[in-house]
Amino acid sequence: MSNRTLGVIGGGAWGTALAQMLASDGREVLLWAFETPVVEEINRDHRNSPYLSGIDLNPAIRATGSLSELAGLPLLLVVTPAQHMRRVLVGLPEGPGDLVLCCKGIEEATGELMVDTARAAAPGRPLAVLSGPTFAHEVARGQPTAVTLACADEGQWDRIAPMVWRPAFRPYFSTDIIGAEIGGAVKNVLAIACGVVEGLGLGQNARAALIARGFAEMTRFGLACGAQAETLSGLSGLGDLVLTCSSVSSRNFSLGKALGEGRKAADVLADRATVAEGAFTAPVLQRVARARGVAMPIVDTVCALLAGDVAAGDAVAALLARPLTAE
Ligand SMILES: NC(=O)C1=CN([C@@H]2O[C@H](COP(=O)(O)OP(=O)(O)OC[C@H]3O[C@@H](n4cnc5c(N)ncnc54)[C@H](O)[C@@H]3O)[C@@H](O)[C@H]2O)C=CC1
Ligand SMILES: O=C(CO)COP(=O)(O)O
Repeated sequence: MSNRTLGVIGGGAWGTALAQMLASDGREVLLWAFETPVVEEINRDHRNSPYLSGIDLNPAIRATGSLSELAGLPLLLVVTPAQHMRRVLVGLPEGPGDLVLCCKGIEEATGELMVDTARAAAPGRPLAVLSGPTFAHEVARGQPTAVTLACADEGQWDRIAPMVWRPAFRPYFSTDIIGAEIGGAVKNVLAIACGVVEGLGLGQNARAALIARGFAEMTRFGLACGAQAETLSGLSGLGDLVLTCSSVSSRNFSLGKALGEGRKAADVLADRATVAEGAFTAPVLQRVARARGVAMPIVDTVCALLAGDVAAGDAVAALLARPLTAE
């Protein structure tokens, strides 16, 4: 391991794709994965077939199952599912390196954004957030995208941005950590709603209307939590919302599509090893929004659908029948 080695915590699709992106300029990357067979396959075959199939990984990526190996690295991208992040970070030894949070969600048990959970789980570590329109397979293939890299201050940006900027991966500076987190968490819930519209065959007008009204919900909630409007209309908010609400490549969108086709959420999720974060975020988002007095009717509808309280067609009819209001 050289002093240029970068670390990634989480060997799912996104952690592996980020490791591939980081390694593209010849850097060594140390990737922590939860499952031993994933560690072994990456080191032996340079593949991660359970989570990122069909991608030949850069041999400069080395996997490990031991968090202690990551202790001294200058930069660690944190890419676990949101609900597992606290437990994983508690196991990370102390160290000076920046933690860049790349998971998208709200912790169910506490209602906390990832940055608050990480502050408690890994005290003293400088924290930043990386979020934007980034399907893992596209990034792993080197297809271009841009992301919000929200940092505590310009000094942190100056430290981190050169380590993650690649020709096909372009970070934009922000200091709005809350806004960057809220965009990524809320868009997953809205993507489920857009998938339902697709599953019911309601057409592209309906989907565009839902994206726009969903963005209004994201903005109301974000502003109530202290986010900045420009962040919500940027890459980590609207940018990711448009991506995830438009493609069955999204696990959240495809979950919603299955709900629209009449399947039960529990059955769809039981068939998957991969995470659809919106299913975990929806109920806690609803709870936090209600506590703050923020109306989120689309999020409420997704919660009712996930709980099996209402049929998809009835849920859409109820949304359309709400009293008329100003835009
Ligand atoms: N896949 C994508 O395109 C993108 C994903 N993200 C976010 O990245 C985060 C991670 O998602 P993916 O990499 O897609 O995961 P994934 O759905 O590909 O894989 C699931 C991950 O969960 C891990 N896991 C399962 N049980 C665990 C446990 N008890 N403790 C720790 N880890 C456990 C598995 O090892 C695996 O890494 C999520 O918050 C997701 O929203 C963000 C941007 C893009
Ligand atoms: O966050 C993502 C793209 O930016 C991935 O979305 P899904 O988790 O819905 O697949």
